[in-house]
Amino acid sequence: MADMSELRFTKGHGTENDFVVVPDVDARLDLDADLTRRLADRHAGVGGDGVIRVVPTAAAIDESVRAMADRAPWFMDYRNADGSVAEMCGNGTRVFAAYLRREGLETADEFEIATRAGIKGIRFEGDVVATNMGRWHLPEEERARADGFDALVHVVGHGDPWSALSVDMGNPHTVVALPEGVDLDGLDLLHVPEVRPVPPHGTNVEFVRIVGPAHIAMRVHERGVGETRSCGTGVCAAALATSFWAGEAEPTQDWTVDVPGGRLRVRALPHHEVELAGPAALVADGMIDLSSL
Ligand SMILES: N[C@@H](CCC[C@H](N)C(=O)O)C(=O)O
Repeated sequence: MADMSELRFTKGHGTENDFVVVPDVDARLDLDADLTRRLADRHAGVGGDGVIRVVPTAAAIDESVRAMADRAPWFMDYRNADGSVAEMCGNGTRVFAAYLRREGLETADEFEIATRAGIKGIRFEGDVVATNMGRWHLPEEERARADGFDALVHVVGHGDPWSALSVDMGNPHTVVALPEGVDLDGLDLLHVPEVRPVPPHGTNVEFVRIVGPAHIAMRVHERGVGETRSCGTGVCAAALATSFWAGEAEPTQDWTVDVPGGRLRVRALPHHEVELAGPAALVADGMIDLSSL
């Protein structure tokens, strides 16, 4: 890392999934796991579910990311609060896009950003930001088509594990349809839900309750964080899984997903892609003395 004693940051959130945004327009910052954990620490740092580094795509370390630079000049370098690197963050894309526009780094209503899970299209609709999250798939498609499920999830305090479906949104998700009689609000998500078979790279776990037609409520335990108040990729996975269980290969209508931190819209797009839409808020700006972290 270049010798930096101070770091500028912006605090933002999307449906209360909150992030520390750190601009690194000169690509000088070595955002390692330790610095990420210290920034995201809610007691000794700024605090957040994740840290987003704003860096020119052309300066990214991974060749596969640099290859997107022609279309998407800015790379969302996303890390979870525990310091682990994640491929994608749906709520993060909106906060990242709002930051790019506020700083004049992007000026149009529509533009593209680079993520580890590929290019994502951004569209501003007034206060709402819509992200084309790209293609999704069911990693165990054959099994899912035969049984509807491919995994089991056990949560502390509940005897039997629940059936679940794996959904790949660029990052891994395991979606549980809560059985009748289980209270979504009563789940203990302080402990990591146990998923079988054990996902090789870990997983985010979503718990879903149907509220009405094309309308669900969800809680999530995020890989690398714990329970969060929202997860954009998780919201898409939950809507896609629920419509799959209802017998639809692709959702035919918009889904409304309620999370503890607000409400998001999920829309199927052509070519097996999916769009996530919702708010993005930039709530504070500041300077961190790195020696005090
Ligand atoms: N909150 C994010 C997802 C962040 C990454 C996730 N914890 C993972 O490790 O895959 C979202 O809004 O999608």
